[in-house]
Amino acid sequence: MIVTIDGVAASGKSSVAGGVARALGMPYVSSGLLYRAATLLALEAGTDLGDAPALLQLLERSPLRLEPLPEGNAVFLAGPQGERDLTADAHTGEVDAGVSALAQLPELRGWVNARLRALTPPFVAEGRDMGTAVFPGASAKFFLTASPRVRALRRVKERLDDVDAVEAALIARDAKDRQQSQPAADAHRIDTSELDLPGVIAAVLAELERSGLKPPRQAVSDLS
Ligand SMILES: Nc1ncnc2c1ncn2[C@@H]1O[C@H](COP(=O)(O)OP(=O)(O)O)[C@@H](O)[C@H]1O
Ligand SMILES: Nc1ccn([C@H]2C[C@H](O)[C@@H](COP(=O)(O)OP(=O)(O)O)O2)c(=O)n1
Repeated sequence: MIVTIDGVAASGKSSVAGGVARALGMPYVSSGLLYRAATLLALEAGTDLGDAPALLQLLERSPLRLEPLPEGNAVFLAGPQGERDLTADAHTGEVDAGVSALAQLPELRGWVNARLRALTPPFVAEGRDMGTAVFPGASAKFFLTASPRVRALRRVKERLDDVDAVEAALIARDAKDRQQSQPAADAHRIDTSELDLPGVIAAVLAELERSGLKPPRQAVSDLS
């Protein structure tokens, strides 16, 4: 079984995917983390974020490993001194500002998608186009939204920052990512603006139960 959770930036995709995956007893995979890791490597190497051949060459000599740890996905780069955990460095303002340029390139989308399609189900996959381009035959699909203000307020709680600036950056990134961020026609859309995290996870699990993909059990308070 594959469950897809797509949505706009900071709509709660990874937190919700994590809670849903825990309840289902399966891992979740963050496609955005692969785009972020590729962007980080390019920024560090001084590679043009629009130069697909150079980016693919860089990725060929940079073995990345995505690991679905219980506390969230992590991405590691193998090197002569052992592995380097790129996860924190992949979530900076610099990577936020650059990632959409790289994610526009069909060659780079192919690179990410090949890695995701090589994974063995069951899993929950989260991103922008998991339910459309990557796993169109998924068992269940969800698409999360929330107002830009709500998303910005959530993000500043994680990374101390100015809420107006974060909101403007989220709106700008949504616009740059619009092409690959269209909900699948058969996705269940959830506006999370007025819901807390357990509430969103419960809504997803309720839908999975309705469609017979999950046996009913477990209190929602155990899932956040
Ligand atoms: N429904 C919600 N209510 C309150 N906070 C939420 C909700 N969904 C997510 N969050 C918080 O918002 C932040 C961004 O969520 P995250 O899962 O990282 O989003 P995304 O993967 O879409 O970028 C996190 O700090 C998360 O705990
Ligand atoms: N399936 C995906 C996942 C992410 N992306 C791109 C678009 C996003 O701006 C970046 C980062 O994605 P990520 O899901 O980590 O970003 P947010 O947590 O939503 O802010 O990658 C994409 O184009 N397709």
